[in-house]
Amino acid sequence: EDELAALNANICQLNIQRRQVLNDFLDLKGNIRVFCRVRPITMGDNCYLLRPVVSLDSSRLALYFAKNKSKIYSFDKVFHPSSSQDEVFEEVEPVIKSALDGYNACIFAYGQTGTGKTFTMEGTADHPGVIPRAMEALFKQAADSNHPFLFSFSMLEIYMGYLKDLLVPRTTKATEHMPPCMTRLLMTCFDANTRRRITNKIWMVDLGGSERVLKTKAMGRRFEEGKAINLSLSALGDVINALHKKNSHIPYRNSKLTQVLKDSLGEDSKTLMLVHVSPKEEDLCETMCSLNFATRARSIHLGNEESNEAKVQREVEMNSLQYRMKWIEDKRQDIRREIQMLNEKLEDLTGTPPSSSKQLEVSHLPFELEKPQSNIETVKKIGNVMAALPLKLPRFMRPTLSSRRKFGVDRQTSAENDAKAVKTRRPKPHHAESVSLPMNGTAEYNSESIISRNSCLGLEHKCTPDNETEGSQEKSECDIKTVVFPIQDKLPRAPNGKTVYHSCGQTHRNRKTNYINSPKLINIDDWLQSNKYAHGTISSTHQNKRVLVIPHPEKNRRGSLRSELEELHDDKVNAYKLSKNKTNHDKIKKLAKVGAAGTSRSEGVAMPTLIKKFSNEDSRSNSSSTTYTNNDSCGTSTPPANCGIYSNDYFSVEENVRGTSTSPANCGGVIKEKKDESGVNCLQVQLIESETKFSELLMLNTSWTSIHSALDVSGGTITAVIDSGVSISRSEQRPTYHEVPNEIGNKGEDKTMHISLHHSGPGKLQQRNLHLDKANEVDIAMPIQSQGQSMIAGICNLLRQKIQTLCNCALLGLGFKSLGLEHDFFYALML
Ligand SMILES: Nc1ncnc2c1ncn2[C@@H]1O[C@H](COP(=O)(O)OP(=O)(O)OP(=O)(O)O)[C@@H](O)[C@H]1O
Repeated sequence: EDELAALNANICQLNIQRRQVLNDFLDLKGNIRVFCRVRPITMGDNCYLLRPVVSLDSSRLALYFAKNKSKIYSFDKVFHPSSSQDEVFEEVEPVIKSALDGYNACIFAYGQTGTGKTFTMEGTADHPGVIPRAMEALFKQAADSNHPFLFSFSMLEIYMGYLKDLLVPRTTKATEHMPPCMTRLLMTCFDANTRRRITNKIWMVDLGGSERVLKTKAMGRRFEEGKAINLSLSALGDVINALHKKNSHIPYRNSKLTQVLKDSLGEDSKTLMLVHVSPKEEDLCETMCSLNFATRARSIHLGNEESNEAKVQREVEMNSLQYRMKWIEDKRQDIRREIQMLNEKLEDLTGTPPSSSKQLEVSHLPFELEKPQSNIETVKKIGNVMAALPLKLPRFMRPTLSSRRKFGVDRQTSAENDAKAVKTRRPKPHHAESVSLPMNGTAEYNSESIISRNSCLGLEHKCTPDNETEGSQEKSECDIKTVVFPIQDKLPRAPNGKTVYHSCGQTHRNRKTNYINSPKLINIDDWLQSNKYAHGTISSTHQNKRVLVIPHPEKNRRGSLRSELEELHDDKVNAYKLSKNKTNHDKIKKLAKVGAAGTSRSEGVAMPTLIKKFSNEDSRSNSSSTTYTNNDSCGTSTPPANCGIYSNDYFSVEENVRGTSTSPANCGGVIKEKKDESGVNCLQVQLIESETKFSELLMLNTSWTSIHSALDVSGGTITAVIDSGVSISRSEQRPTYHEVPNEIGNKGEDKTMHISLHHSGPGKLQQRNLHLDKANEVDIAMPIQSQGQSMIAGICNLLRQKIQTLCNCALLGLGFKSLGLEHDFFYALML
């Protein structure tokens, strides 16, 4: 798993590098690049005529006008007639891929009618063009990433200055000129962690026949159509020109085409123009016009013609970048293979398929620049994506257009809350392998494309230029739906082998179903029990979290502390059960009286209440006690015959902090017989107290000859007084062994032990006196039991209060509702 994580981190780094290199490469190539493609001679063409258009090499094209008259055009790339679709796409691909790296891209096909624009952009079944290949490449790249994507697809046509949605079926009139056809691929990538949504788009535009209107001798409507197309092209040229000159005003609004392409034509966009020319002599004038237009666009990018030296230098750099890109690509492939192998290995070892997160590769997106995502986070993220979609939010809670633009994030308020709510019903991510676009007027169609119809205004909609441009485009961004979540989990396949697609609605429904089908109802008793067990002793003793454990000095303190805690917890549970059977109030009182009657020799023993099994004593009374410090090892003497009273005895503690109020802390503890490492019986005292300032560890040897006190106190002194005024003390952190006189040990038959612990810390003096009374053994267990009960009672009480509050809120809401307020109002109120 570590190796997997390292490989993923590697891939993340490589992706960052790849993006950087690609960007540098495109910068060198220029943000506006112009390619030229010459259509091959077809059967219908007069091939006996002299061909006026000849591609000289990969970047130059010669145009022959007449005998000895020619003109040479230079472009970034010239595709000669025999160039394949593969070759074309190879050059286009970097621009397409830059869209997944956070750039908008725009690919124009320009040229006279019949020169092969549609062939290049769409292609045929046998020779797919740029659009299908681009989609395939993008889907593949998205599937390789660990970010979910939403792909939206739309096709528009600009007819006589109006936008027309080509995905909306309508009766179309035959037109002389093919108007610009614009295909938009919109990619939204979600990063649920940062709640960021990055959207990039690629416009692939078939600009339509650019032939001169005069040549077609068109009249009336046809003339207008041709004119509109040429105006669009002219406006496009103006925009590119203004962008190049960095004018303060860019004339986007001069045509619908430039208005629509506004955010894909600019500094952070990659623009590619594919100019198409015919090889026929009769089209010479048109060819020249097209080439001149393309040259104009290219000259904008290049500015002054660069020197040969600069050109060579640029090409060298580009080659090196290309080499580097190839290296990165190969390396990525290698790492992905390694990841695959490791996953298989892991599967073999664990017997379970590795989680999808481990198979995922870090994507190519700019998110990585900020923070490479961990695999676990990735899985969470995928689940959060659907939550991030503003599916059912009231309108007023959705992020506004300006806020989305300004921050590039969804608003943190309502959307986040909604996301949190949906998180618990995380949907299974879906994978779609291609785009399903319903093309008829069915209900499904309406759900998928309704906004497309609203936003992309056809001729039927008499709309103003304002509302049919930016706003409508933004609107359509949200709502044209073609969903591809390129996650590892594939969609189920139908028996016929076809992928089963889910519409967004279905996904949402599925999500709901999942939620309903997996209720997480917890029995409150179970919860209380599990909570009690989960937190062990500490939680079951309420907030009394101090634990005093007295380990052997050579023992590993941490390990033993944990095991002691577990044992203590078990003991307490047993005690709780035991006392549940035994206890009644009268008996407790009786036993308490017995204890008071004389089993204790210490004044603090005769306590009327259970909680006073250990009494306070004035710390000053102990201040004169003898202090023993001896580094003798424990357990050297024989234990007294009767020391079984200390086995699993329970007691409670009162604590007195000098100078503060002396309200007893409702604490518990346990004394147990244990064997130390040398096999000697030891007495272990564990205290659970409310104080958390320091913990004390004390082990009493059952021989009563020595006491080891390993005190985890920073500074200060702790003095333990056992029985009749014999005290031991320990200061600093070094374990010290205290010898206790034998006569104390001889009192082993006594049923009372009295231990006083005094802690004089840097700031204050604390005293703690412990009394153990064997006679009241059962009673001594009670405080622990009552604590447990009181905790449960407390939690129940808290729950009851919460439920009451909820009921009150509901009643209040119903009251408001009867006033006729809107649903949205309550939503906001709840928030
Ligand atoms: N490079 C090419 N290789 C093979 N056939 C081509 C090529 N370019 C174009 N063609 C063929 O030429 C014909 C006209 O091409 P296409 O329809 O793509 O032109 P167009 O510029 O899109 O025309 P219009 O502007 O009218 O849409 C088609 O039959 C197409 O198959």
